[in-house]
Amino acid sequence: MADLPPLREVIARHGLSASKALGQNFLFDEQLLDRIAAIPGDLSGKQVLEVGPGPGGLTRALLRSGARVTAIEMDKRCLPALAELGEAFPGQLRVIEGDALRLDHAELMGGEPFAVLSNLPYNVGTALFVRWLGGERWPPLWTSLTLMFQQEVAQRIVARPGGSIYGRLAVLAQWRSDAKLAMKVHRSAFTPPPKVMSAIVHVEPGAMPEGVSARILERLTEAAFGQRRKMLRQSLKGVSGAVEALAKVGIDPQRRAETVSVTEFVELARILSV
Ligand SMILES: C[S@@+](CC[C@H](N)C(=O)[O-])C[C@H]1O[C@@H](n2cnc3c(N)ncnc32)[C@H](O)[C@@H]1O
Repeated sequence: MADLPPLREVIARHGLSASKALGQNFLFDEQLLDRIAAIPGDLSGKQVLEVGPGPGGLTRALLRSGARVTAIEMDKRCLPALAELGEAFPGQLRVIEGDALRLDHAELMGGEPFAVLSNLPYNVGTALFVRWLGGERWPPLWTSLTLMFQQEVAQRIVARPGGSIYGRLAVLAQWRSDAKLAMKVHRSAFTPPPKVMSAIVHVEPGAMPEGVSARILERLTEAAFGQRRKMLRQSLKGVSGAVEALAKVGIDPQRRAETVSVTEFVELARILSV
């Protein structure tokens, strides 16, 4: 196994001061990084997509586990440190310089299945998460998503109906996937420490409910939670046929979106998908 210099030394040698604009909060604790890399299970010989490797803390844990890593990083300053890491694990690391939001990940991974691991700034992470979970293609090419979020966002992703944190993200993450809170990460684990606590969410694709269009389900949740304080008979007015479909599924039109279970959203979407 390659003998690597401590991450703090790598950062100092390459002058990688954390950039606020790029949402950089680095992890240096190698034991913690190994535990994160182990969340998806055995990655030996598997393809992994890592978004935002930065100086390469999680990347080295993934390489140690035997994964074949494709890492997308938009901060040019990190590239020499990542190149060194690639030399320490010959043939295992491919670094792509660019914005992950602008790249076609399936194409990048050559159409082969891949696990996704990432510690990203909040806005980029949520945008990618919604993209990975959306679309009509199911099962997707990714085999699992293991992603760091602010703890509050992670809780919204795994939320159950009945509370104010249950919303669009929960339905999107749960209607054809299994989403779990895998690990809480204290803010002090990061350099510099962010203001809030973090947590890692692990998602695996589940069965696609038959006869349901993803586009319609997304449209329904957008309308229902876009006006979450209103009754469904009001908030769903803009979705053709949705108010009529409520009765067919046995949902009281006076209910509000946060009381509607994921299964009920799926039933509604099924009626509208024919
Ligand atoms: C929170 S840091 C994490 C760095 C490292 N993975 C770690 O855990 O220590 C996020 C990284 O994502 C990169 N990044 C931010 N937005 C990105 C984007 N749209 N595409 C690719 N990388 C991005 C940043 O430059 C930074 O290196």
